Amino acid sequence: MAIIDQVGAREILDSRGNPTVEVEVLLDDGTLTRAAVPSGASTGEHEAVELRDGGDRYNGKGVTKAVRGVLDELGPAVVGAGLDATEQRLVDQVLIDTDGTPDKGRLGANAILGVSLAVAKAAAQSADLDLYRYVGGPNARILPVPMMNIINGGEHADNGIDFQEFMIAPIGASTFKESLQWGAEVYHALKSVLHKQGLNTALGDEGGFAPDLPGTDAAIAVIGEAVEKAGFKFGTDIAIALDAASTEFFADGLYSLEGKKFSSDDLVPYYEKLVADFPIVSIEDAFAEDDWDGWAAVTTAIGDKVQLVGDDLFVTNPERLAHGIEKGIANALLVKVNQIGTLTETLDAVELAHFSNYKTMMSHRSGETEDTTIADLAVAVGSGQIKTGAPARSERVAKYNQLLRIEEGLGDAARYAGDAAFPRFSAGS
Ligand SMILES: C=C(OP(=O)(O)O)C(=O)O
Ligand SMILES: [Mg+2]
Repeated sequence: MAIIDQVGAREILDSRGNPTVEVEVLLDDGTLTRAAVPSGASTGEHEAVELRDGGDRYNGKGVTKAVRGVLDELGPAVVGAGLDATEQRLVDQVLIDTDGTPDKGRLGANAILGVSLAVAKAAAQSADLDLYRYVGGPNARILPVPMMNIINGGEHADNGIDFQEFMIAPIGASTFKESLQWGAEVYHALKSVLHKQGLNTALGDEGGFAPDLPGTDAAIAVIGEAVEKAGFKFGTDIAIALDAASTEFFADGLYSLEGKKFSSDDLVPYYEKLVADFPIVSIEDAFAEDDWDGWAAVTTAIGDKVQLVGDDLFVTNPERLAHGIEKGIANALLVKVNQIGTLTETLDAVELAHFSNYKTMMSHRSGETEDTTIADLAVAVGSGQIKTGAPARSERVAKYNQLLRIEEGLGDAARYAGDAAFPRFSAGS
């Protein structure tokens, strides 16, 4: 048991060279921890507000205001409450109340999240527990399938691919360590396949390649070639997961995809064909964040064949998720801590998903730091899936490497989620 004694904050840089918030917490037993906050590019309209300065500093992207919010208001409020660091729910409530707005827009979800996560880390460290064990208890032992984003498009790259993320899911591996090795081998094979075809091997924001391919089919085909070149079976060893991030190519009621315009109704058969043609286990944001009817139609059409993940749709928000569950929309929740802004609200969203038979995928943001909290959270909540970019670039592999350490620490108790992580696996069908 240790009381929160001091809360500090500073501006640091994220993986895109943009400023972000880092918070430090000191407990009265001398425990000192820090947490850094990630930042999205294809952010959902309904996310909690990330406070940025505007003005000229860092092209208007500074976070001085958010840092000041921690130093002047959030920190003093938490310290003033005299709380033990293990009282995470009370700490998060103090943060929410101090901000006082429904979208955390006054002091910023980035400021609030930094404090929330740094307190959790401090409580774990003070109790001499790993973070995954502190948050998840004795049952935290499932290592997630790493969904490794090896071709980047959309807002995360300068190529012409509309879909944002083409991920490989090593569902056939037997341990996390093996899954990561397979992913790295495919990543390297993909580089040589692209090179041989005269395609660009420059990288996008999440460390995946950003070749100029005509569209989704071509991107999946080139990944299939790399999977086989690396000696794996496409579909059974390694399957595909996509993030269409379709809000980004939706305007005036139409989706602009691969040079054509699709109504919501037209887009459903597009996805039906994609799932029939390729070994796809998961599609995220197939429809735009407020296109509930499109979401309902695609869930009816293919929700029993493939995981359908809501990111911009649900924004890790228990209220939006509850609405989706009531309407039978999607079957999985993407979990991004900075979309909602506190650890306990994140845990509430995950709990609601699991109670409602929805799967969960823990997620990084496209702007990341060396902070590895989400790796521990994935194991803590038993989500069985994590996406944190390519198996390359330190801000991405920091999370995968932390999962290697967790698996090793768990020893015989560790379980790799494999294809059991997905609602109904139908790769290759
Ligand atoms: C990780 C993602 O991108 P961003 O962080 O840019 O929202 C995503 O859309 O799932
Ligand atoms: Mg997404």
